[in-house]
Amino acid sequence: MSTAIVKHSQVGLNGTIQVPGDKSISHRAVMFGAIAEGTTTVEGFLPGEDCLSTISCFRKLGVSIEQTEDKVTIEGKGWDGLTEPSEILDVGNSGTTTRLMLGILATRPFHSVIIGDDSIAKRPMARVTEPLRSMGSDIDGRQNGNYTPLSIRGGATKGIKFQSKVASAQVKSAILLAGLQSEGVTSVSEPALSRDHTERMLEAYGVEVKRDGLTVSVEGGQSLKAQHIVVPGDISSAAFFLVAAAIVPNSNITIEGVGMNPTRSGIIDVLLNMGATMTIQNERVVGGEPIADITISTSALKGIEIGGDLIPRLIDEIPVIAVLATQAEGKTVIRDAEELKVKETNRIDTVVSELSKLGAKIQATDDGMIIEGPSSLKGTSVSSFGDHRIGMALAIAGLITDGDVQIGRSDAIAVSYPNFFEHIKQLQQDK
Ligand SMILES: O=C(O)C1=C[C@@H](OP(=O)(O)O)[C@@H](O)[C@H](O)C1
Ligand SMILES: C=C(OP(=O)(O)O)C(=O)O
Repeated sequence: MSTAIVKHSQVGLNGTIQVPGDKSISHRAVMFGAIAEGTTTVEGFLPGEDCLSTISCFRKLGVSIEQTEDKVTIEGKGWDGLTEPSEILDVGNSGTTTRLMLGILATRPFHSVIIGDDSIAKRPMARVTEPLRSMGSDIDGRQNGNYTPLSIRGGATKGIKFQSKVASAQVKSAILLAGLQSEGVTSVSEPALSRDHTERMLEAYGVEVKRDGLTVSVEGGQSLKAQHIVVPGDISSAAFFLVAAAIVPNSNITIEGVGMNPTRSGIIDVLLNMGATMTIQNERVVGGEPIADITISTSALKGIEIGGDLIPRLIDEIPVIAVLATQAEGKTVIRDAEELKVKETNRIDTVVSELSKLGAKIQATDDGMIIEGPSSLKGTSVSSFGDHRIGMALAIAGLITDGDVQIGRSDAIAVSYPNFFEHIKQLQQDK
């Protein structure tokens, strides 16, 4: 198991980087290409472990996929091009692969089995398997289909009207994907708007998607047409460096080509509300997704309240927002974020325990956390607990600690940001 040592940054972070491709969009580009008719090409693909798991699963489902770094070519043969796998489908650490693939397999007339790593085995799947069963799919698994290993025998399914209890793009996407091959109309309503990459990309692949406030519906019997997909930079990866530049003295960085989809850009709202010195330039649209270049420098920050509809717009950024809040004047309260408990780790517990070890004044609540700042942090041994976002949040904290931070299980970072440490080094060298 790997341990990374992060040293207090003796210099400010300076220069320009492009973060790797968006993880959510990379997964979808491959999956939708696999069920589309024709050759789909993807550029800007994230070659992180999660998205490589998606490629590996769809290869086992009989789809020919070539991948070299950020370029992918998928030979789609339509929905019926997927064939019964002779091997178990291993999703690794990826919740997105598990839930979206369940939605696709729910309507395929064959048997398949999904497993993942120890973290996936603890993540709730009933939120997807129950509605898919109610559409007519035969799905079972540990604890009545709530946990992996899961076994799926897809078949003739009927559209449903589903009211989701959680604002989850994985739930919404799984049901809509099943709906595309089910009888009649399928609609999903959610309590707050979750990321809408599925809706946008299905439209790009030629599918008719109806949106009405918090409800999305699709008509059954729709096929997808192959596309060329350009993946924007991942704002969830950019978030680590936006925070780093805001808290490391003498910093001024630019991150180019960052995805600015409004369902994902909550981190920008938080930085601006906290008082960060930040500009957004060169706003443009690439492949149906808005992107921009963001420049940010060392900032005087103040604590704020974060909750409600903002939470789904920044759910994966909360570990690094907690680091940011340790350097803000006053109290930051994060609420309505119970979903953090069912991510790669219980992110309320792991953020609070590991940042406390570094000397942060942070306390867990039932639905989030409260952080008092500013506090001076000190280096010690911590762990990612196998959670990529926890590992990276701790590494960013390490840039300002007095003394080194040793991060156990740092290899997890490759799940979403394989060149994370190279980017830290690059920004420390640029003048
Ligand atoms: O659909 C997606 O690509 C994702 C949706 C979110 O999960 P939920 O749908 O569980 O909220 C997010 O946390 C995850 O990193 C990626
Ligand atoms: C929660 C995450 O991903 P997934 O659900 O795909 O494992 C994440 O990337 O923070």
